[in-house]
Amino acid sequence: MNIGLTGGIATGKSTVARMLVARGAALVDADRIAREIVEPGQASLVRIAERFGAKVIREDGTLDRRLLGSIVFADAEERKALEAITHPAIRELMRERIAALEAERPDRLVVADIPLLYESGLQHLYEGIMVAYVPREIQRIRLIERDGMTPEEADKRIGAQMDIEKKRQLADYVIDNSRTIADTEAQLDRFWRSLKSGTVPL
Ligand SMILES: CC(C)(COP(=O)(O)OP(=O)(O)OC[C@H]1O[C@@H](n2cnc3c(N)ncnc32)[C@H](O)[C@@H]1O)[C@@H](O)C(=O)NCCC(=O)NCCS
Ligand SMILES: Nc1ncnc2c1ncn2[C@@H]1O[C@H](COP(=O)(O)OP(=O)(O)OP(=O)(O)O)[C@@H](O)[C@H]1O
Repeated sequence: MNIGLTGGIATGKSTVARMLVARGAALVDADRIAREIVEPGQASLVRIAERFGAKVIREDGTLDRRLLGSIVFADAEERKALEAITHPAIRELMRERIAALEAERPDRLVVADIPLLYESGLQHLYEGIMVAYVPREIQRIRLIERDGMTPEEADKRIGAQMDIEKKRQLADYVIDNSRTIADTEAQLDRFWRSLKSGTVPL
C-alpha cells in the first residue's frame, strides 16, 4: 500500500510525514532525493552548471542553492529549465526506492512526500493522495518564520506552486494542519485507525 503526501511549501508535509513514520509507515522524501541528485559528481549537477553557468557552483563544488533559487523562483522559464533537468532523475530514484520498500515489507504503508505531486501530474502513480493543508495566510507566516525569507521571497515560492485550496479539493484525504500539533496528531490517529480497519476513504 502506498500514498502520495503533498501540500504547499510549509503547509506541514514533513510534520505529517513524521507522524506517519511514528505509526509505522516508511517514507520516501522527494526534497531529499532532489538534493541527492545534485551532489558533486552527479550528472544533473553538470547539466545545471552547463545551463545556468559556473556561478551556481560554489568553490567546494556544491550547488549554490540560494543563488539558483533566486534565479528560478523569479522566472518561470528558468524554473522549467531546471525542472527539465532534475525531475526525470528525481522520479526515477523515487520509483526505485518505493518499489524496494514495497518489496521488502508489503504490509507496510509507504508514504511518498512530493511537494509538486499535482503540478507534475503524478497522482496516478499512488493508491491515494493525502494533502497537508493550511490556509495561505498561515502558510506564508510559517514559511517566513521557519526559513527567514522576506515576504517577497515567500510570495514568489508560494506563487510557483498550485494554489493550496486547489490541492485540498483534489485530495483523497485532507489533514488540516492549521491548528495545534496535538490536533494534527489526533487527525493522524483517525487516519491510521481507518487504514488498519480497511475503511480509509482513499
Ligand atoms: C531551486 C533549488 C536549488 C532551491 O533550493 P532550496 O534549498 O532553497 O529549497 P529546497 O530544495 O529545500 O525546496 C524547498 C521547497 O521549495 C519548493 N520548490 C522547490 N523546487 C520547486 C519548483 N521547481 N517549483 C515550485 N516549488 C519548488 C518545494 O515546496 C520545496 O519543498 C531547489 O529547490 C531545486 O533544486 N528545485 C528543483 C527540484 C525540485 O523541483 N524540487 C522540488 C520537489 S521534487
Ligand atoms: N500545527 C502546527 N502548528 C504550528 N507550527 C507548525 C505546525 N505544523 C508545522 N508547523 C511548523 O511550520 C513549518 C512548516 O512545517 P513543515 O516543515 O512540516 O512543512 P513542509 O510542508 O514539510 O515544508 P516544505 O514544503 O518546505 O518541505 C515548520 O516550521 C513547522 O515546525
